[in-house]
Amino acid sequence: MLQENDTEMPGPAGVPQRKMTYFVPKSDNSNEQVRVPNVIALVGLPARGKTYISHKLCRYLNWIGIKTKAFNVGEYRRKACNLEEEGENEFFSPNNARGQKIRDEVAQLAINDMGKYLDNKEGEVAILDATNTTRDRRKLLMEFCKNLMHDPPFRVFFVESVCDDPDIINSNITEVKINSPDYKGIMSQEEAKEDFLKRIENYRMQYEPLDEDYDEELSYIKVINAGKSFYVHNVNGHVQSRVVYFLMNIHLLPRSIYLSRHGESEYNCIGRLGGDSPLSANGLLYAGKLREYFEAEDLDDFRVWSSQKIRAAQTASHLKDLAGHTEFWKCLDEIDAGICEGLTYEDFEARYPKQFAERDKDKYHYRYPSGESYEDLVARLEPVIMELERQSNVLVISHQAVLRCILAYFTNKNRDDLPYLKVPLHTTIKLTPKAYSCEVELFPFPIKAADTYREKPDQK
Ligand SMILES: COc1ccc(-n2cc(-c3ccccc3)c3c(=O)[nH]cnc32)cc1
Ligand SMILES: O=P(O)(O)OC[C@H]1O[C@](O)(CO)[C@@H](O)[C@@H]1O
Repeated sequence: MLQENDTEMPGPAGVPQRKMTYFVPKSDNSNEQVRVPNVIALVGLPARGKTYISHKLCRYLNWIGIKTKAFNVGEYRRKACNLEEEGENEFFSPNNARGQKIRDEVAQLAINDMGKYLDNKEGEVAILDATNTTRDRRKLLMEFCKNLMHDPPFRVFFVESVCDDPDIINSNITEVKINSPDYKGIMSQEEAKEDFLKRIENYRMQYEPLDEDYDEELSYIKVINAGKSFYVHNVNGHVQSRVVYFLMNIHLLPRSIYLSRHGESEYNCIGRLGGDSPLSANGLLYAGKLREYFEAEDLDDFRVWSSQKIRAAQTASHLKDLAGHTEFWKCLDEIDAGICEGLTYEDFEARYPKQFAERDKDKYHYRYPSGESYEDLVARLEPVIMELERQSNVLVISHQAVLRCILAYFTNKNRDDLPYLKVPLHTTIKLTPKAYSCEVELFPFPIKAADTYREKPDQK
């Protein structure tokens, strides 16, 4: 077994060098390459967006193919005790020995479950969604992760969210805290907000932020005021660098992302796959109506991204003076069907019955000969996802398979469901990110269009 083992590159004194990754033979000399399991541990007071970060990171890492699971200590605590009986915010007081004992126990339960998840190789990354606000708690976590009972021991990266912006904290409390299971049906929203503010003060009394001297040996990022600034220290390995990159590209500003396929094309009308055919008459009608829809949306900041296929570019051209500017991305082009380009599904099945059957068995991983798989699409779409995270209002004009991948990212769909998501022609999909989820609205336009959807055949 080979093990990833970062080693310090020699370089000029005082200038940290990019850590190189070497695979060194494992004890049993098997040649299987294993990634070191990673723990991403959140740090921060309540209402600092720790669960927000945990959800988004988990969704992003799973989508790019790094199996990840989040462990939320609050959920373990809710299973272990009834906060109403424990006195609500009093439960979190540093002077409450009973509360402290229960909180330590449930944290250990979550850490143990996280350890099993990684030791059993169920995934590569575990996210510990907890306050982790004291040096003792972080030390306990580090000792657990570095313990040689794990083979290999876990790499730990702390993500601390520091925030003193009252508007952000208030939006967090009103959006997610006062309706949390801790308060549902127990007290009014006003009382819940008051209680939660006391809970924050209880934590603040014991809070020891990550310190660049005391925590010199740790790997961590401090996210300040929801990404207004960052302090990054000791980034170690591939996963940690992807996490840092992602956190530096996301934002909280309200906006919507719109997805639409091109208008119906000549190939759609005859059921042919791929190609580069122009819009049909109905497809042109849709492009005009799409323009009217966005005139009515009246967005002050609005961009259009299109694939470089003729049918998409024709659709985008109807919005050109409406949008700030239109960008044409090759990586938004439809899945390359390789030897099946230009065929109908019937032709495909008749000419290549084995390939056709293969595709239905595992549509996500199936790669067309001389073509692509959905997995290939996800890899080529990662830069689009990252740029969508950075942007404000964007309309993406693309294709059935590509938009399935993008939709799956924002709605956290797994790779079995992704290739069968419904993205019909002449339908605009509006995505509006919320705290821990994404609102999806479908706007089908009353213009006739071919149905290009192929059902998942019942697996015999
Ligand atoms: C750039 O990475 C981010 C890190 C954290 C955030 N965030 C998200 C929330 C948040 C706000 C409302 C509802 C849910 C989470 C929040 C916060 O209440 N306090 C500090 N930060 C926060 C955003 C981007
Ligand atoms: O993965 P599926 O379901 O075959 O859908 C992808 C197909 O959809 C289309 O965009 C329209 O039929 C084809 O060009 C493409 O090959």
